[in-house]
Amino acid sequence: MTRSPVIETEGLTRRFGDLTAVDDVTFSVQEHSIVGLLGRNGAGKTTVMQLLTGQDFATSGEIRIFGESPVENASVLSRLSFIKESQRYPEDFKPKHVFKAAPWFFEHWNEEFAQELIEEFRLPLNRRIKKLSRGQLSAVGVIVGLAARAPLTFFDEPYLGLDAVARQSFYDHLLADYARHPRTIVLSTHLIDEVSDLLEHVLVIDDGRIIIDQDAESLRGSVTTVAGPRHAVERFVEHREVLASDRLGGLATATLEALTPAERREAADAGLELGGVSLQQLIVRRTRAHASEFGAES
Ligand SMILES: Nc1ncnc2c1ncn2[C@@H]1O[C@H](COP(=O)(O)OP(=O)(O)OP(=O)(O)O)[C@@H](O)[C@H]1O
Repeated sequence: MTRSPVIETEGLTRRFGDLTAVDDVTFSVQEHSIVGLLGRNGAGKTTVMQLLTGQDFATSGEIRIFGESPVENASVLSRLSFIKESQRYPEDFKPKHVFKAAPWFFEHWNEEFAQELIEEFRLPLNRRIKKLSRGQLSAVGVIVGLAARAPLTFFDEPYLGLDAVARQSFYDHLLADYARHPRTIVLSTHLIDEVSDLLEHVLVIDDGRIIIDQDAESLRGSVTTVAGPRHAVERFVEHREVLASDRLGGLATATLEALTPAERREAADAGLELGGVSLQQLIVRRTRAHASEFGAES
């Protein structure tokens, strides 16, 4: 099945005075996929989402959402939802008002699903939004984002206030509803391991630049760890590039670029155990490598 791009950017740049928050970014996102927009604090994730949703203006570069510019474009904007923690609501608004208004903005809004989520997140509908706890406020956003079933949904760390149980519930609903109603979902987070199983594609932004743009499966398979007796590990890695290594007493582990089947057999014959690396570890390593390359390690 060929999928068409829902998001396309070319040389996208956003400067705030001297600071280049988004620096010459080119990427595309295919329809019907869940994409992680990952990166450290201040990397540029929110700015990218603001630009893609027409809430901010690029200094230079191109953006096409469903093939068109999102800026003041009602036909594009009606097909997307952008859920962020800093969402402002009118004074005196209660959750029930938010859910009553939602169908006016989202043509695919599903009331039944919204009600199911309201119950699950135990959201008090009649309390003023200003008085909600942080988790309850996050739940309002999460429910809107899911029940809107917008063809293109952005979640900008909307679940920061949710506890672990509620977050898991969000991930479960997201995945189940996505399977029934495929759409394009961009999820920004720093809780990489938590969302790792949801993601089909990974975009990592660092210092305003995209440093990884890869499908999650191939990214996961791009490195291997070998573990075992120290001398055996050292012998195996002797003529190979080691991305990371660790020693504990007589044991050692080393992280290497993905091994070929023959190399995997060689490692097994040498008594070494082969393993993977979590997406989070992998991204942390690549981000560090990128930072030192540009002399900006912190
Ligand atoms: N309106 C603005 N004026 C000046 N600088 C800004 C503005 N908005 C963002 N920035 C700066 O741009 C950079 C990118 O910010 P952005 O909010 O996009 O990062 P982020 O990846 O979403 O971070 P976090 O994970 O901490 O939310 C930061 O250095 C931030 O301070």
